[in-house]
Amino acid sequence: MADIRVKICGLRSLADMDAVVAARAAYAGFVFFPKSPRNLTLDQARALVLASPPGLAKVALTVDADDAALDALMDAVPLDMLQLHGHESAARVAYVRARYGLPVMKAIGVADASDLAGLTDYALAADQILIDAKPPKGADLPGGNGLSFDWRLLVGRKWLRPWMLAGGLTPDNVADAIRLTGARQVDVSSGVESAPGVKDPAKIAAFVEAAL
Ligand SMILES: O=C(O)c1ccccc1N[C@@H]1O[C@H](COP(=O)(O)O)[C@@H](O)[C@H]1O
Repeated sequence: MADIRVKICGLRSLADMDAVVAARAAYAGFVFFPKSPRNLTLDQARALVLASPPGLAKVALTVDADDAALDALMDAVPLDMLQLHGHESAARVAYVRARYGLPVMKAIGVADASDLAGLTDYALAADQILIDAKPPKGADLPGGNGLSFDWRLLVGRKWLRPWMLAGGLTPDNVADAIRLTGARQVDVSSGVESAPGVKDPAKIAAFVEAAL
């Protein structure tokens, strides 16, 4: 069995958490972005995190959050990692990492090769890199749109940091994505839902099974 680590993002209920634990995913993601159908309050997230087993890494996804918002998040929710999914600069990533002492994963939206040009600066600032599809112009969400990109852009790339592949992954395509890109970690949100923001336990199980 290949040692692939799976992140299921956008959990909203104890049933979601149970499905993620049963499927043996490595990471559980919680979204803090009001425009998202997966958005959680701090109290909701705290309750979910406190109900989760210790071996599961709890990741908070924020979008261009300021210090006050991150301070409130850190005070309320015990976390293992921060996922910065906005337009944060490499300097901001390094600052957040130092301020909170938590591993930081920076998301990079990719549509073509030019989007990978600034990767080295981000890799030096972050603990992990998340490669996601770039959202369409005018999209409400910078991620979680169920869109993929041309995975061939990543073939043969040398990585300075651990990285995770995201964007339009599903139980049906994740094995191909892993084979083509060499990803050791994958992240999914829409692809394991029955409707926006509604996780499907059977799809979560099928996704992790296909990835492993
Ligand atoms: O899931 C969301 O609602 C979301 C909102 C804002 C930024 C990112 C979001 N999700 C992340 O997007 C990618 C890809 O998601 P999908 O599988 O294509 O739906 C993933 O990293 C999610 O963590």
